[in-house]
Amino acid sequence: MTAPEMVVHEDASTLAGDVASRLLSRIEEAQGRGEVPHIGLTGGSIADAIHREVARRATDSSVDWSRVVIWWGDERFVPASSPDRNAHQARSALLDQLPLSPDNIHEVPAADEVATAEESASAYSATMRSVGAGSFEVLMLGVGPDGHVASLFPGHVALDVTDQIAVAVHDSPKPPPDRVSLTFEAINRAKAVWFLVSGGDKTDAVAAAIDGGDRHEIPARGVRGTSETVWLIDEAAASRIPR
Ligand SMILES: O=C(O)C(O)[C@@H](O)[C@H](O)[C@H](O)COP(=O)(O)O
Repeated sequence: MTAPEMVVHEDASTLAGDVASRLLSRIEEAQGRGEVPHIGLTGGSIADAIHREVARRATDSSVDWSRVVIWWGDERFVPASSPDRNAHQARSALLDQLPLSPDNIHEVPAADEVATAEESASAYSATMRSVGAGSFEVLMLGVGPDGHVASLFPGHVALDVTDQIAVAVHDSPKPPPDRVSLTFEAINRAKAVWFLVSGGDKTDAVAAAIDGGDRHEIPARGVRGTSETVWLIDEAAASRIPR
């Protein structure tokens, strides 16, 4: 377990630019070592800004996009064509602009592809096992004002699921109510975990997560990358952090 680092940017747009540049460098370095990096994407508004920024800078990088594998930390259990899907958002802002191999994009099965969120979670887990996606090079996670990460919400039963890679989530306080999320066990196998946080409504969650304590109250407390854990946040979200 690594001690979390904190990187504070002036605003959401400089934050998005820095995360994009870190992501491209990290992928280039992994490919330079002969590896095929697996990247975990997140949903949410700052993620969308970051995806656009990565797309804008992608052609200037030396990343070989045919050797990058894409996953999601969580997904909303809605039909495949729904704009509410995290995958839909990431495809339109980023993935559709890149020469990725379609076989290397692993979406969480949608509500018109499988019958239940449970089935979706188990199919997604099976794909991760079959591809041997043990450890993401980078897993990006947005953080909610209640301290949730992926679709692991405070006090939710999914927080205690330890024997699965992905879990079905119902009654999510953030709509839509049905979701699929990686478990803490799967999240914490990532080499780098990057929390992406922007905005004044996140100050309490960020301060509480950094303070430590029970992950049932603030799920972000339960997350650590094996090589690094970095809070990439803006001034508005950092206003209660002693610096
Ligand atoms: O499906 C989702 O919505 C998520 O993956 C969720 O965990 C999100 O990342 C956070 O709620 C932060 O979202 P914002 O950046 O929009 O606040």
